[in-house]
Amino acid sequence: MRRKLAAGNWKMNGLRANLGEIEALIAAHPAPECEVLICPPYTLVSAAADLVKGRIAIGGQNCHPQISGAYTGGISARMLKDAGASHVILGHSERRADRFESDELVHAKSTTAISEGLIAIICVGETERERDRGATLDVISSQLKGSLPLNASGASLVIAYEPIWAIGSGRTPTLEQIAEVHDFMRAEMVKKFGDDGEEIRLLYGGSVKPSNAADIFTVSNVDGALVGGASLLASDFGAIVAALEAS
Ligand SMILES: O=C[C@H](O)COP(=O)(O)O
Repeated sequence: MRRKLAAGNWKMNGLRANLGEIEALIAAHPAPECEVLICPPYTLVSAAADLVKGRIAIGGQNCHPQISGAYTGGISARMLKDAGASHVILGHSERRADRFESDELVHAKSTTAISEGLIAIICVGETERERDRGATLDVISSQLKGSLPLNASGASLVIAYEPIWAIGSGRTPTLEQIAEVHDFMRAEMVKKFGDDGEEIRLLYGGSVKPSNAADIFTVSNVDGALVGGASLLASDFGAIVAALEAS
């Protein structure tokens, strides 16, 4: 049975003063039925982990493929784990685009992250042009093939489907379009990992808000959400957590 996951990606937002939002979220949802995860910027991971004391999960937004070494500015999976993180987002489209992060690099990072005991959340998704020319499933298939780690299990891997055109835009695919991709990803997971593929959680991400979350959570093979903007305020993210719990 897959435990649902509400994951918040703060991206490059958040100062120490914003840790109060995490406190408010926990106060409003002290014993959530679903797993709740906040991925703040690196600078807040340790403080957030100390604050939550295991009541919700804390994650990173990226890590280096190596464990340590002469990589100025790099943050390793081992460092994230040491700081109290349990998850790490990898291959977000904002990194694939801005940092030219390839499937091969996401594969290396996710393999290391899982070896270090983190849960890897691998992001995939098509551009609007790719959707318009009917290439969505081909793009997802190729990203999955290139990015998946060597060593995944149902417990250590999460896939987030984030259509690039839906991120931060206020636009979302239709429920049928989300279902098509999620059903496809489930089949791909089972093809690659056998029965374990049934345990891998599949998140939808891209303009998830309190107003559309409940509908999105009705879609088959949607096991939760990866939320950007609406995860910054406890009131908004709490409403999404509540919608997931009710689904
Ligand atoms: O990682 C989160 C996604 O990029 C979604 O961001 P958004 O909810 O602001 O559209």
